[in-house]
Formats: sequence, structure tokens, C-alpha cells
Amino acid sequence: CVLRQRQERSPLQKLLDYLLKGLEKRDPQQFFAWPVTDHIAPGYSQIIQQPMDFSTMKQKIDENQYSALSEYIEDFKLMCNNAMVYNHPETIYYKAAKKLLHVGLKMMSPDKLKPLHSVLT
Ligand SMILES: CC(=O)c1cc(-c2ccccc2)c2ncccn12
Repeated sequence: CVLRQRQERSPLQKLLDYLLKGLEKRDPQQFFAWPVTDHIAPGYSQIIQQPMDFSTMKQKIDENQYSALSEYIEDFKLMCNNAMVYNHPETIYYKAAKKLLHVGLKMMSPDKLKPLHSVLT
């Protein structure tokens, strides 16, 4: 097989990798680490049309599928929102998603990212 050259990581890919590590730290129970299956969440694939999880976001970074931070933030919001649609408000998953969304958006706010800008470009 042809040895896959180690692809050069763009500044955006480096930023998204860095942000992903920060977001994953805020999901210690790893509720958002992998795709939710119908096995652990009955009827999930009927209710959630566009599933999203951290492993899928990681794969999209590696495959250079994000052309802007805004697209990445949309996937993060989709992941959290899915959990707040499928799970009832009193569940640990709903509460974890609500908290993760709030903390994650604060982490990725413009004033938090500006200092990184010079470092990454
Ligand atoms: C994110 C989500 O909706 C979720 C993650 C999990 C989950 C539970 C344990 C281990 C990993 C993910 C889950 N279980 C039942 C119902 C919903 N979920």
C-alpha cells in the first residue's frame, strides 16, 4: 500500500484539534465521545436526523472537511442540541449537553480566540 504521507496540518486544523481537546475535557463521562446507538438510546435514529459526536468531528478535522471555525461550531451545537431534543430535561444527558454547550461556546467566543490568532497563523 502507498504509505500515507503525513499531511501538513493547516492552521485551522491545528486550532480545531486544540479546541476539540478542550471540549472533550468537559465531557469526562464521555457521553459525547462516540455516536449514540439505538441500542443505548431506543429510537434515536428515528428522532435525530443528523447525529454528531466528538469522534465524527475529529474525523472531519483529519479529512479537512471544515473550511471555517463557524462550520465546526455548528457541528458542536448540533451535537449538544441533539442531546437536548432526544433526552428529557431531567436526564443527566440533557443536563450534560446544556452545560457543555454553554461552556463550549464561551471557550470558542471571539474574545477567547483572539489571543490565539497570532500564535496559530
Ligand atoms: C449524548 C446522548 O444522548 C447519550 C449518550 C449516552 C451514553 C451513555 C453511556 C455511555 C456513553 C454514552 C446516552 N445513553 C442513553 C441516552 C442518551 N445518551
